[in-house]
Amino acid sequence: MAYETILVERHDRVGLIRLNRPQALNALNRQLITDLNAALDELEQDRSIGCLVLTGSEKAFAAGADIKEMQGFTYPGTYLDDFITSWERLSRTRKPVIAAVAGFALGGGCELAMMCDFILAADTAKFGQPEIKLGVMPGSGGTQRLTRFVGKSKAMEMCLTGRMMDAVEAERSGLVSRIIPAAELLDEALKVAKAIADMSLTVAMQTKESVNRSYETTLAEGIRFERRVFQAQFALADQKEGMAAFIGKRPANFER
Ligand SMILES: CC(C)(O)CC(=O)SCCNC(=O)CCNC(=O)[C@H](O)C(C)(C)COP(=O)(O)OP(=O)(O)OC[C@H]1O[C@@H](n2cnc3c(N)ncnc32)[C@H](O)[C@@H]1OP(=O)(O)O
Repeated sequence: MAYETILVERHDRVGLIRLNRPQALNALNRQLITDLNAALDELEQDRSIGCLVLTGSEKAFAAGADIKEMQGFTYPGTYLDDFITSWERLSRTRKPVIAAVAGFALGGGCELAMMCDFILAADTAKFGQPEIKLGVMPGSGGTQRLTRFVGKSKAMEMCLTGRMMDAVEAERSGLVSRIIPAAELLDEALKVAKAIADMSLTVAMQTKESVNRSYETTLAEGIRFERRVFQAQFALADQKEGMAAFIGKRPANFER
């Protein structure tokens, strides 16, 4: 399917979504979020896809919500339309999603990257929540997710001053999993995504669900959840295949 503001490609069981509003540094307007959500629905329904990659351009992953579109919004309109809720679709994606971030990931751009399962950052990446400079605060999870990633002190400083963090600081703080030279970012993200897509899709999705539980529940509840899912995995053909493949010294061929 063709979209107005994003490009969707399929690479050997990996779904690649590129944000594509270069004239506005991939600023996130209604059309882009509508397109992104439709692409996520499309790729989630496609059983041949085992992992997604979300990326932007060399200069910007996304420079945040479209300020030109938002400027005229009112309080009743924002409250009644609740436009920001539609942004959360990405965080409900059940298949694993990698953010491949080069250049600016600011405001809603940083928030989208944090909704992914992990972030691979180019050495050019810059992260920030500069909303306060516009007279508002982060509205799509920035105050909550950034705090969980980097801790209260750094999140508070970034949200209160709007300062940007470079890739080295982002890696040191736990916001990104790895830094990759910009020219290699997409190839590396697709390689990692393919490795995930080659695993059992059921187990990868359950693993994602279980890791995410750790953010939402107590340790004891989370461990109970993990144990129940782990036990249930012995009912999967993929468990039989994965362990037989190890013992037979051959690659596993998981169900698709
Ligand atoms: C989601 C919420 C609820 O949390 C809210 C938000 O996300 S609010 C938005 C937060 N983001 C920002 O405040 C970043 C705004 N952009 C910038 O500060 C700068 O553009 C920059 C530092 C990212 C890059 O600067 P520079 O290289 O000098 O490029 P520019 O000339 O500024 O930009 C090029 C072009 O893109 C347009 N642009 C950039 N960001 C946005 C945006 N967020 N919304 C709309 N348009 C944006 C910019 O206006 C330029 O366009 P033209 O003026 O040339 O037409």
